[in-house]
Amino acid sequence: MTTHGDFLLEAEGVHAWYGSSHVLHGIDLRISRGQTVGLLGRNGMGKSTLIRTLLGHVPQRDGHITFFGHDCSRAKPHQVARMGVAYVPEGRGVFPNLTVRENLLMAARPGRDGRCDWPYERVLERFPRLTERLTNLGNQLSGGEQQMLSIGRALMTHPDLIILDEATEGLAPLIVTEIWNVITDIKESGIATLIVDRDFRRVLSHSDQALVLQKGLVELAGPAAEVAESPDLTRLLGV
Ligand SMILES: Nc1ncnc2c1ncn2[C@@H]1O[C@H](COP(=O)(O)OP(=O)(O)OP(=O)(O)O)[C@@H](O)[C@H]1O
Repeated sequence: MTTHGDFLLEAEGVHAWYGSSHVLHGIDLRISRGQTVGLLGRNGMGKSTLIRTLLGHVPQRDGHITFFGHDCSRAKPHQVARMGVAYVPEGRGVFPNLTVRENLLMAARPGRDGRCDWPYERVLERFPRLTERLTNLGNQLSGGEQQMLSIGRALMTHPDLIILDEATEGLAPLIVTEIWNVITDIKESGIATLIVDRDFRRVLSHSDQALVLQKGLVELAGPAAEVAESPDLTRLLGV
């Protein structure tokens, strides 16, 4: 596989299985530095599996995956994380028995090139609600606060790429809007994002590139504005 220096992530011919169930059938995906990529598709089409495969969480996989030109096709999740990839999982992944402060501080580490542009103070400034809740435990937070904390934790690892899987799921409209504002800020600070969200219009309006999965294959891909205009989009999303 040829690697091009400007790509942060290159995935080519990615397959994944759960036992005998073949879920991804050869997916290609490239993400450049600072780019926002939207990943769309109906329920069960393989979005979370693709993310989990890229992150090294699905052991039965095949294909080529590189981060910054380093082969991560067989990498373990902690090795992928060290490449500068942060994951905000569906269900949020905050530590329920640690305080907000502890959750944030234990995530903190400088970026791959020593970058430290999202220190604790800046994260608290961006999420004032967390500042008010610093001594509360993770499990005492509302869903929206947990989501902010999860994104705050991701920022404190100074990643080059943040992967957000259903970050707005089940949250009130005002909080959802706030999360999208945060996503805009993340993009403006030069961090690439891969976003899965049910609100395909918002995904497309926030993304540079988009791809739509259908049964573990990429059925539609390109600049988000073109994907948004595609006559196939509503059929593929079942809307
Ligand atoms: N841990 C697992 N074990 C077995 N099969 C799984 C597992 N996780 C997902 N699947 C199956 O893999 C297929 C793809 O699921 P996946 O969760 O990747 O889809 P998705 O596009 O993210 O959909 P959703 O929005 O519902 O999460 C589905 O048929 C699902 O039932």
